Amino acid sequence: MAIELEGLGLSPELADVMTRLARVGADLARTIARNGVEADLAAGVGTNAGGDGQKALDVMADDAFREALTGTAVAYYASEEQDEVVTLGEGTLALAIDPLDGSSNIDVNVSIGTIFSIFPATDDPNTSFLRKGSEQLAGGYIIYGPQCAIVCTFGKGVHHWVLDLDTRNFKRLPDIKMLPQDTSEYAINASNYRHWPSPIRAFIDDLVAGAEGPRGRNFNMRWIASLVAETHRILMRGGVFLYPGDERKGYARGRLRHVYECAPIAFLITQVGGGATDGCEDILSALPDKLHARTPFVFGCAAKVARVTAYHDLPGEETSALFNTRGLFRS
Ligand SMILES: O=P(O)(O)OC[C@H]1O[C@](O)(COP(=O)(O)O)[C@@H](O)[C@@H]1O
Ligand SMILES: [Mg+2]
Ligand SMILES: [Mg+2]
Repeated sequence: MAIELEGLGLSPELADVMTRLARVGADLARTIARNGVEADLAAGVGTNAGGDGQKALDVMADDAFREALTGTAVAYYASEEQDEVVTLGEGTLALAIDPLDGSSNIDVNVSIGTIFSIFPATDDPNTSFLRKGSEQLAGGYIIYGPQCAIVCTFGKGVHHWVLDLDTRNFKRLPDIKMLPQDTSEYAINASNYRHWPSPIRAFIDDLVAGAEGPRGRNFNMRWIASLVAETHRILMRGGVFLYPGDERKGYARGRLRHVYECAPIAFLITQVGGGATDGCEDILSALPDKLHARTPFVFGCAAKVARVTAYHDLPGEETSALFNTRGLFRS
């Protein structure tokens, strides 16, 4: 046993896949904890399909998951680190993965993770993944932080396990509760402010204006630059996350990948009453046009996500106005 799955009603195939993900996760947690002892896991080793630089740990994690899933029910393996879908065998499942999320944090000892999404396989490798996120069988992540934990949904709530380092077993904790509705934290990489579209700027301006602004209260900001870590915080205590499209070259659709980053996170968040959009439209209803497609991403507390959408519906003169002349959204 590597992870406690009793009572979840998983098919033997899915339970086997979860067990293998958990085993690799436990191995990676140990490898990460030993970074620098034998090897530098943040060393640059190449460039992936999306043009991002690959670190040693990106490649190591991809190899470990792909090997562990070969010969299982996973027929198709789609990874951030592989140009094309890899056919592993003849199984009934298709698994998309960001083997190592938050790579820029490997060398600074900050939480990083793995994100995974499981669909029923179709008879074509690509169409197995180019579909609505609402068709996922499972979506989740492994977080390598002060604790290593797995958080996953199979469509009936969000389950949570923590790695017991003594037994190397993921012990199941109580399911994650509904997201708190009224929290004051937001997460965005504010260094890109000047590149954002005006609705995002207006939304953030009104948060930054705090008690003196139209919202009439103070907010707090976090940016870890690890999507998994931001998701874990939001699941634990609420808030909202934004990675919008912006005007930098190559960032028209933001930075995050639809299939193996945003869709599984959206599946988790909506299971606890939260919202997940591209700023306007639901992520789980959207169809990615290619495996490595990017999408703007806004998720968290449903009311806050809806408010971001509402800013997109405002007339341009409202979102371009200074907050103290903007008439709407005073609370
Ligand atoms: O450095 P930026 O632009 O703030 O981007 C941070 C985002 O990029 C990511 O690191 C992208 O994921 P990878 O590390 O898997 O490429 C997210 O985890 C994070 O939310
Ligand atoms: Mg990532
Ligand atoms: Mg990655």
